[in-house]
Amino acid sequence: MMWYLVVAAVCILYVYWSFRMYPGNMPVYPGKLPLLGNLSLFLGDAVVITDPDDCNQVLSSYFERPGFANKFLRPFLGDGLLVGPGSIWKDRRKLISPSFNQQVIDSFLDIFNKQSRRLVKSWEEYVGDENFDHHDYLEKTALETVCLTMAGVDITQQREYNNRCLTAFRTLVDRVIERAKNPFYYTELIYSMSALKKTEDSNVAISHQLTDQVLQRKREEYNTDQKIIDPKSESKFKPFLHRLLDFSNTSLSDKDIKDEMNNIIFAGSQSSSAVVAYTLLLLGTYPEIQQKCRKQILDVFGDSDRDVSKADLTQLKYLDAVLKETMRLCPVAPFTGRIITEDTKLKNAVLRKGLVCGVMLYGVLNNPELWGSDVNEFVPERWLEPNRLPENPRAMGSFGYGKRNCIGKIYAIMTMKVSIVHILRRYRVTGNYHNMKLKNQVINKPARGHEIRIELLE
Ligand code: HEM
Repeated sequence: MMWYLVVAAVCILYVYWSFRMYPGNMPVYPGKLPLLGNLSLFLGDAVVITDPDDCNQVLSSYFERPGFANKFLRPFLGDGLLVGPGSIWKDRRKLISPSFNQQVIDSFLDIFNKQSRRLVKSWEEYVGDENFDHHDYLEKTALETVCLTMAGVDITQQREYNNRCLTAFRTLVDRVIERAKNPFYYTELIYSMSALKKTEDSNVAISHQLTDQVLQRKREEYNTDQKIIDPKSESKFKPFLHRLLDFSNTSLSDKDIKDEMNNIIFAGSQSSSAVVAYTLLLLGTYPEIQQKCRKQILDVFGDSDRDVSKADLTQLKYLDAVLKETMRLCPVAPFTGRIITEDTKLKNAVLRKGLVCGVMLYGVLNNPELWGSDVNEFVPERWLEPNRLPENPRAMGSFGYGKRNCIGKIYAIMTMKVSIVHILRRYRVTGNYHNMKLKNQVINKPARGHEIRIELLE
């Protein structure tokens, strides 16, 4: 009798959870048990996938990002590219894409060089010293660079204020994670009365003030420069904010422009700066790899301290491999996700409509079946020898897949390479990657700075 009751209870629970968790039908997996089905599904209302073809299929078919982070980041990021709903995202992405075209990014090379020189100079005081938090400097520089390039606005003279903004970003993302951990705060009413909400409001205000300032300065220039507003003389390949302003009062409201600017300032300041920080730490841990990088830089530049040109970048193949390997071993964006809006057949499972699908980029990039037994080691050489790379090119997914992949990919690669060339031409770096502690703040960030030591090269 007892067993009948247990089985009946399990069946009722199963049906209850099926409906509660999935607005559509339950996903179908191989190995389903009679009555009990896939017990693992009791653990949550999402599935996580790591097969590169499945990841590509899901990310190429669906455009709605799910999750708490998305919802809770809205007061900060509005309906901008990073978190906006699929319906708004589609037209916006189309409108914004030309601003991330290679031709536009190439025109930023001068700024990338200048900013890298400023960064290298600011580190002089640490030469021969103890460890210092290089990530902090990289983030500050990235914030200035993104405003200079994407908006054409120079904020380099207001360092203290910029630092407050970066602290505000950190606090906001911490708050999102804290809110996600407390189900009471899922209800807007309860959350609106909490101390957490007050912190959110004050930090959103700080970060939006920066955007307002940038927008105001750009608008003044835009409205007075007749050359800029003559649409016939201009192609669509313009820097980000310039292009957005071309559409103000037609397809984009002031709020739309502000949302997009907030998103690009946030994404542009947080992502590539973290990758450069990991790269330096890895190069500091593996001096022989650092030396190989430097040798290639010497081959290209000799003793010259000249700016990095477009042609130089194509020659720096080893540095390119180092960056790719860093992004594989230590992805700054370890996962993304989509809401499944149609039943979808994957290799070994069917995802039912309504399901939340987590796409674990980390899993793809660190799967020993794809990358081999040295998957946990830092081996830039694998990117230079095609037979050492996974047969499936989709295994290389650091920037995501499909139409909603990273729009800033070309920008990121160029800015990271330029800054590393300038740093390695001037300093020898030491550090210990194995001491690094990360925390996930939507993207992976250092838990307490990434510390390196630097010495001046002879
Ligand atoms: C190495 C640095 C970077 C990495 C590894 C990276 C990675 C990613 C990933 C994995 C996504 C999500 C893709 C998806 O959901 O399918 C993404 C989206 C995005 N990234 Fe990046 N990113 C980097 C740098 C940048 C930079 C420098 C910018 C801006 C200047 C940027 C702007 C964005 C934006 C706006 C989105 C949302 C795109 C959309 O939804 O249409 N990223 N990035």
